[in-house]
Amino acid sequence: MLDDERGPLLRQALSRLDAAAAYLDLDQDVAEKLGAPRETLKARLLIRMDDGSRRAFTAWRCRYDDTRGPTKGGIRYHPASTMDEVEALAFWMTFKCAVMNLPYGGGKGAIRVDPHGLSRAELERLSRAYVQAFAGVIGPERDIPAPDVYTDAMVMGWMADEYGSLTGAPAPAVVTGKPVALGGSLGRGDATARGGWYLLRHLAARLGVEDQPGRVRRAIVQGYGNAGRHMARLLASDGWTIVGVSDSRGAVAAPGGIDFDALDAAKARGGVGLLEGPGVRRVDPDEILALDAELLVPAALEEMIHAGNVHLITAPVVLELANGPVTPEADEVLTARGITVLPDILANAGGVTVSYFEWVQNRQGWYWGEAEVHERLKAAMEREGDAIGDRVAALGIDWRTAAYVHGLARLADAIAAHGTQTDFRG
Ligand SMILES: NC(=O)C1=CN([C@@H]2O[C@H](COP(=O)(O)OP(=O)(O)OC[C@H]3O[C@@H](n4cnc5c(N)ncnc54)[C@H](O)[C@@H]3O)[C@@H](O)[C@H]2O)C=CC1
Ligand SMILES: O=C(O)CCC(=O)C(=O)O
Repeated sequence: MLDDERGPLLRQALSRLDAAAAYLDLDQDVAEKLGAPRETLKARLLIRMDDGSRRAFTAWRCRYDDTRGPTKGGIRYHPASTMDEVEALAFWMTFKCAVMNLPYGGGKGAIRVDPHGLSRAELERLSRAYVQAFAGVIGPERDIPAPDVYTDAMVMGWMADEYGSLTGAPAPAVVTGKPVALGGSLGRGDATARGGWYLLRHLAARLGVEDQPGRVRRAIVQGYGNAGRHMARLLASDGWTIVGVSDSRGAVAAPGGIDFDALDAAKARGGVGLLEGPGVRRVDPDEILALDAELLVPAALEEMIHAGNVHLITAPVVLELANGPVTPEADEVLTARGITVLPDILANAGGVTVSYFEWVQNRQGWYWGEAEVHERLKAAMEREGDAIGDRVAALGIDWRTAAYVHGLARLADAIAAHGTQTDFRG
């Protein structure tokens, strides 16, 4: 095993695998295969800027494991991205796809860039350059990118178009999360949040947060981007009061609830911290964690809840829409305090599940209505939520460990089914 090459975030992520392995009788092959990524490619993307200069950006694509199918996972554009982060995110994708029983392995990609500093034309050139650099790796049967932090349908559309130009034929199934006009699926835009919302509604009674006459249910959303924004609105549509939100530039507390149109306008002007209104006050980002609430939804980046701020949390339920938002140290504190954490590899799996639906529709050339997408997503979230809940009850363990046991059992079956005489492919 190439353990000396694994970074701290991936090592931390792998500690969840070790915890789950204790509940399964696993062949040594499994730990060997899942203990490090299959391949991580790095490229230097050199693009022409609008002013005529040239600028280089570092980019990666990791295919962590493809035992269960082509690797699948988003591409992130972020100034702090690293190879370690990409590999940890690809590891989480491997488990997320197994948890949801999708016929995929796990992958992830990133470009180290602040996309807010680029013009639209520069962003398009950079996105097309990414596909040119990794065209030998990605493909509808091999590795299928999707959106992640600071990438969206427009970026996915450029990438699918570039891949089609390079291969000489349109290949919409190479990328998911595309604009609907280019073969994207209805319902992909809010799928990450909607999946988490369906899960929460299904488990609400068990978690003690069901709707009851006269009961106030309050939620905090950390990270008001694609996942967080849709979640805030879905929760509000169900009677929840959103009492705190944050983004990369600020945070606000609003004990009486939030006017979403005003919030979107504030975000467009420069961040949610600019929101004004009755009872609304600007606070430090960590302060929203301490607000009285029944639900906390981390929907920003990894490691946002750590040993230094976990003590602030009062909410009895944490639903992870972000990947890896809680460090293992903080997770232990939450579990010891009896706080239920619905883990990322289940709670935010709605995005990749609808990405799978998009890929299926692209390959069939037969498109579904939005209601059908929602119905299938709801069924998938409830099915795997129940299966993991059964493991929680049977083994007396927390939801995260149960989710890893659930995914690992499927991965171990697939690894065993591949036989023992394979070579590089493992
Ligand atoms: N887009 C997708 O399909 C999926 C996304 N995720 C995860 O959800 C999380 C959010 O992703 P998206 O909503 O897609 O990204 P996005 O780019 O739409 O939004 C990210 C949001 O996080 C905020 N943010 C960044 N740093 C922050 C900080 N220090 N404090 C508070 N807020 C901060 C940004 O201002 C932005 O509002 C990430 O962890 C991502 O990996 C998970 C599953 C699927
Ligand atoms: O939709 C996908 O394929 C992957 C989304 C993603 O990157 C994630 O779930 O973290």
